[in-house]
Amino acid sequence: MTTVIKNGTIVTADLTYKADVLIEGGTITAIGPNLSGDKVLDATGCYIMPGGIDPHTHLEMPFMGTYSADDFESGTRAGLAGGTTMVVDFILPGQGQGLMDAAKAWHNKSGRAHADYSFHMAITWWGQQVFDDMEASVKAGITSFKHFMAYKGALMVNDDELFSSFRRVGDLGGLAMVHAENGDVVAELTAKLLAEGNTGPEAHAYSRPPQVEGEATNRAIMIADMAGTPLYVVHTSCEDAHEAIRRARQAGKRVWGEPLIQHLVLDESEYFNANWDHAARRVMSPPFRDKKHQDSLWAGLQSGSLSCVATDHCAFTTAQKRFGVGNFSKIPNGTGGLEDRLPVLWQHGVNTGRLTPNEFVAVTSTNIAKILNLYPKKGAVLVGADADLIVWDPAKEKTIGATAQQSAIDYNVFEGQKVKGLPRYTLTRGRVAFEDGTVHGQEGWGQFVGREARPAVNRALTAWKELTAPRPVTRTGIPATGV
Ligand SMILES: NC(=O)NCCC(=O)O
Ligand SMILES: [Zn+2]
Ligand SMILES: [Zn+2]
Repeated sequence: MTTVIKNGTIVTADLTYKADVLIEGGTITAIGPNLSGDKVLDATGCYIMPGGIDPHTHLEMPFMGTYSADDFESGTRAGLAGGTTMVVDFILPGQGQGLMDAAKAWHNKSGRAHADYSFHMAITWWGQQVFDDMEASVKAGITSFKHFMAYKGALMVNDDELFSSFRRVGDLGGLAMVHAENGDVVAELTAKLLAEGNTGPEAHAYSRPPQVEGEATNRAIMIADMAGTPLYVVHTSCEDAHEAIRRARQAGKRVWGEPLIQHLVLDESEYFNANWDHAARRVMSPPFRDKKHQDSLWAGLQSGSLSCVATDHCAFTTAQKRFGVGNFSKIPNGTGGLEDRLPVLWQHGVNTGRLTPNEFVAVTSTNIAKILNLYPKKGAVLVGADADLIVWDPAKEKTIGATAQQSAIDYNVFEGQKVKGLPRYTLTRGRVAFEDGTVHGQEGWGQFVGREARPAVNRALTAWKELTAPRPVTRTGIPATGV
């Protein structure tokens, strides 16, 4: 059976033009005028865009004594309702656990996904087994490796481990990733705040000031540079971190920064809400910042110094958040956003004139596909690409609310926000999985997408390192040692 999308305007990261799109067997087989197919989807007044790719999710993740509430079933269902057709989730090996053992567990969890997915591997400890398993991970299509510089005593790795792992990533042609916050300073500030009686959710923000992130981002960039690996900085939330990324990119380093939709539109005043639940539901790391930092993130997306918009979807129910009553450091860190990322970014980005529709596609899909080596299978409207597509209606409106959402949690951090610009249809490999407000999910439809390493970038960095490596100077006249 063939499907044709008719009467729409195709919007990609670099082109806007009128054409029909023909889909056969899950891929795009023709783009042009007057195409016909068995099933017709009308895109009058709409944009046909690549489906969103969320490069940063934590579905059913064991964390802070519990599991994040959205799993691959509800998480990918939520994504499809908001135009996201692929997620990239983090495999989190336990202390001493082999990377491929952990990968097996994640493959088991993802069996009910409604949409395609890929994985990043977290490096949560260091040893010969991890070193060896990293090669197996790359061979299994998991080529990006995340390092937590925060969460001391749990997920955090130290600088020597970071350097060793980054070198290994560089040699394997992989991509190094960091959660950049100085975990030692966060631990000190947390203990001090608690000792002084600052136990509420607002103290979470006090314990993680922008300097904590700026310092770690700069450190990670420098360590990556010495190790000869490209670096992707997740959830860049402030000017201090953005400044380090901007400077590195201007100096020719291969560094990418990823703001979250939450940091772009929600600010620190949320933590001063008199309602404990309201504030705790918004506890995440890094915390929400002030307007100055938000302006910096928007400018980064506009100028290209920041590359992708993600969610870091790691949703906990109110009951789970209440683990931290009386001690903010026990509130599970994380917020949701999978269903809302595209509509909220369109509302605050495109409708305000901060982003063009093409830039919107770039930061929600195409840039991500290119950085993660998924392009042009994903992130493209091209013949031969997977038909992961959105038919986007810029006139369609809704008010975001937890009662109508797909996510398993009982609130929404964007509650009450009015958005104009929503998917009319979302297609996953050609299957219409969302249509005019209704999800037509199919558990198990989603497939794992393995990724090839990108040795070219790493080889370029290695070649430069070799050319500029320290070498002893060959000397002609060496004086005799004096007596
Ligand atoms: N971001 C957050 O608060 N929770 C998810 C885990 C992480 O990415 O740090
Ligand atoms: Zn993180
Ligand atoms: Zn995360």
